[in-house]
Amino acid sequence: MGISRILIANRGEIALRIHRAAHEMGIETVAVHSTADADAMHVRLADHAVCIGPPAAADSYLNIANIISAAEIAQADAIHPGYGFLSENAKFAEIVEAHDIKWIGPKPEHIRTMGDKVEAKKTAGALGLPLVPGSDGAVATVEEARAIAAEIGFPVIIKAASGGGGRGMKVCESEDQLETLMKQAGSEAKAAFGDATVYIEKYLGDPRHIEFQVFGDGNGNAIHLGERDCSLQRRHQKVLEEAPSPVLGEEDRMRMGEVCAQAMRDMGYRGAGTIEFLWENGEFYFIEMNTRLQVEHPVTEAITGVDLVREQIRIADGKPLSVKQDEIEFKGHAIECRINAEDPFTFAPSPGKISYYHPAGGMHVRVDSGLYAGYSIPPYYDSMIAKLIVYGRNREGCMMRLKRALEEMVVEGVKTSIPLHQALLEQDDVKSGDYSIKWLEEWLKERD
Ligand SMILES: Nc1ncc2cc(-c3cccc4ccccc34)c(N3CC[C@@H](N)C3)nc2n1
Repeated sequence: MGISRILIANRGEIALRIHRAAHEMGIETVAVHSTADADAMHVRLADHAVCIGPPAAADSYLNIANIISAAEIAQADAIHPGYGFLSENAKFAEIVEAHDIKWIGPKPEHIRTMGDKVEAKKTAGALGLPLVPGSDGAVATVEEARAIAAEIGFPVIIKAASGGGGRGMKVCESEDQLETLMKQAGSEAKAAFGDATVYIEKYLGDPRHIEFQVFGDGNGNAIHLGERDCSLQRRHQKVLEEAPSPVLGEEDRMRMGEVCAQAMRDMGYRGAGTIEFLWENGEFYFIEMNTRLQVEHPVTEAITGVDLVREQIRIADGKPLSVKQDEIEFKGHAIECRINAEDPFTFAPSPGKISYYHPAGGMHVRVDSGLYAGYSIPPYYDSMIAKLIVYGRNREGCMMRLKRALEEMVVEGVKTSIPLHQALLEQDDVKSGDYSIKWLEEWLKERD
């Protein structure tokens, strides 16, 4: 008996995205929501709705007991966690499975492994992924740190094992700062994550952030769906993502994609995953693996034609992947703009009521959003209110269409990041694809 009712343990655009995939498969949906999200679009569209608590995420979307209770009450036979919240919480995944509810996500032990950045790096190395030069595992003493830094050369970066996504990192430029920064990194990691473990890597000065989408069926089969370039970011918040990367050639894509897919086969990986690399001077360096569906998954869907949420549900239901590697074609170019309810250049949050909403449309234009006129954007959660994903047969055509879609998109009642995206598309380095992870913050500084 297959999955017939999915509880969506998330909110906003990704909750609607999961609802859509489920309904296209004849599967019912259960929306869980906080009191602040009672009027959300996915709650209106879902077959069932259960309020799981007050606005604060800790009391609602992060409340494992309430979510499990909602699944029992609504008799859901599967849970999709989306991204963020509990999506990479191995304990939650185990509790879901212990209640005989299908977890639409990777095996809990893989979530746990990749959540520990020291274990993740060891596993990646053992699977044949190229690593950043650095310590072989955790670094316990300043003496060890000194020895490693002497070997790899300054600058080095000290990273928290329980960090990730930019949290718990310290760049050390020279030997005299090492002791202080090692101690600071350890105590900050202890305070933030309850775990003082740190490791050290050679600090790459001006890399791009290129990530590969992988998918496994949990039985030793796995594929890659190409890469995404996520280098345009500010303070670890991605602003714009594109597929394929403007700097990768066909040969590099297929070579690194296959290395990633083979690593997933060897691991027996199940579900969607993203393997993150830094890319500098033509070389890839593994930094992290995300055991979840990512915000920017639609650009991969646009150039491959594969519905990644549909595949997640199929795999959780014990079905094989719909596509084999040799059936996947990379066609055209896609760019996603994250549209946030915030001031476009100061980034100050701008929650409030949407008085008028017109999503862009037309050929190859996709807007993933739960917005509607009259909807009030709550101040309790992150500021992303929509994703504009545009496809073109090539990068120039994609940017032309993206520019047209941005001018057509209307969100009145709050400030949005649309003007930022419009300004970015006028920049020569963005037009040419010649930007690294530092480009946006430097450009914003020059503007001030
Ligand atoms: N050895 C070495 N050298 C430079 C790095 C620079 C970053 C980094 C720093 C700041 C922004 C970033 C945006 C995308 C990807 C990486 C970064 C970085 N990150 C940031 C979050 C996490 N994914 C790892 N690790 C690095 N590691």
